Amino acid sequence: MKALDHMTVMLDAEQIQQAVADMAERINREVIASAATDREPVMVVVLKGAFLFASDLLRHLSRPIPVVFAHTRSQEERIVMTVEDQEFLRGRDLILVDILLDSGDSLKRLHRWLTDACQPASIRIAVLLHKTVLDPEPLPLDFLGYEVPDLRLVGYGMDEHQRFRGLPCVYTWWKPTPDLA
Ligand SMILES: O=P(O)(O)OC[C@H]1O[C@H](OP(=O)(O)OP(=O)(O)O)[C@H](O)[C@@H]1O
Ligand code: HPA
Repeated sequence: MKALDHMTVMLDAEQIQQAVADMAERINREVIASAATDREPVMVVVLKGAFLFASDLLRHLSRPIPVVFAHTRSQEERIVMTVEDQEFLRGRDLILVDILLDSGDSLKRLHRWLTDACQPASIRIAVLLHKTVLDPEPLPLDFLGYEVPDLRLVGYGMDEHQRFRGLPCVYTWWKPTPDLA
């Protein structure tokens, strides 16, 4: 049986694109409209998962703001960002964009690291999906698309063993996850 036969759509492309457009409209109104022309906010995209979400979001923004990339993984301490980008973020207003908040470990680690290493003026967080998991110290989310149940998700940037990131919908497994390793 093919992997796709194990999957069911949790959010279709239309639901995703509507949430992206709604979020962009709020960011335009609450962040971009009040930013000085010589101090545009900067989008920090969390790789790999946020690459599709961030590129869709950017195309709805009223100004083509600068973008930098940070790579981290939920199970790892390591954060990768070029030294030039770290310098570029100093004193800037950041919009930290990720596709999913699950345990919250990745974004908390990145938020701490950005604060210490880059000393930005401010950090706002934009996340498309938030798994409703119990977290005694939740990160405050400034912009959120959907609350989703605590199920393994793939598609729209999210993977299972590096597969399925390019799917335009968000899927979950309705049969046990097949062995993809
Ligand atoms: O809240 P958490 O439990 O930390 O999980 C959320 C993170 O997990 C995913 O990335 P992943 O670690 O799978 O790396 P990837 O994006 O490179 O696949 C996702 O893109 C988030 O960044
Ligand atoms: O549900 C998920 N899907 C893909 N990657 C993830 N990283 C944390 N949770 C998930």
